[in-house]
Amino acid sequence: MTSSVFSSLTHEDLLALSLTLDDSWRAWIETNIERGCSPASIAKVLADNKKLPSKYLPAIRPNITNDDENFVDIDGHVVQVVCTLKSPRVVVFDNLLTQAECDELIALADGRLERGKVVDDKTGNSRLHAHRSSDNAQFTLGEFEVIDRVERRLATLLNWPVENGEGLQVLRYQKGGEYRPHFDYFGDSVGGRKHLEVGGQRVGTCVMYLSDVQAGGGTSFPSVGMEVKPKKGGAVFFADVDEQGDVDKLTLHAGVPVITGVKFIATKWVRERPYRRES
Ligand SMILES: O=C(O)CCC(=O)C(=O)O
Ligand SMILES: [Fe+2]
Repeated sequence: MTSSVFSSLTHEDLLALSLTLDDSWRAWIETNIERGCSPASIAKVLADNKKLPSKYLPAIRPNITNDDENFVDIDGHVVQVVCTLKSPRVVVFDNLLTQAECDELIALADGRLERGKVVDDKTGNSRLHAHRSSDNAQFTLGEFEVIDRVERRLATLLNWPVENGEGLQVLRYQKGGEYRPHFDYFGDSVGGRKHLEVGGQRVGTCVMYLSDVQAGGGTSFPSVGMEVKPKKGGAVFFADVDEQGDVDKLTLHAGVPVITGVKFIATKWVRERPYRRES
């Protein structure tokens, strides 16, 4: 891991960039270079003030590009940004999926649903887990047209390549069903390391709600006291790593027990690098 996310930038890069900025920022850059400030520290201030073009921003984690935009138009499909949190990085969306897309995904999962498994820390294999009482259906990348469409939309929304995604997982929680607090990133265990070999760390998670749930069934973030309520077509995205690319412990999260109704979600996990599922 590099010491700074901007450590590849040079003073020359910053001088070239300064020519594209207004007088006060140009003067500020020149003064700080003369004072001997590191390019990384100058770049950090520029990035914080949105003066650093995206080509200089390192791609460490998926994220929406612009926090000022409340609507993101992706090829005519308008996704609404409902709520954002900086740390941990969480973004709540509405209308990420159409009602028809939700229904289609549920229909595709029907018949493939089996009791949820989690990754065993000791062996790296999947096993049944009492802490995850959901039924799961696993899909491969682009397996169906609707999945391909949703995966491309997510890639555009989160600025992260389709190929870095794991196959979509659809989960069904019945009354009382839950997923107890956990992290999605892989830890430094035998099982975790085995998973890191293919595609690297999980850097982002997007939980898309395919159904409304009358009571319970939210996605909670206990470390920050936040709970996202399921809404059909809506979604919650969070970055499993922080701005430096380190795993973010604040992303502890849970699927809280369903009280009334049935909760369907589609989860997309994305990796640092292209992901190829072991056959
Ligand atoms: O059910 C939820 O709301 C959360 C699901 C989740 O954490 C996961 O699929 O990794
Ligand atoms: Fe999770």
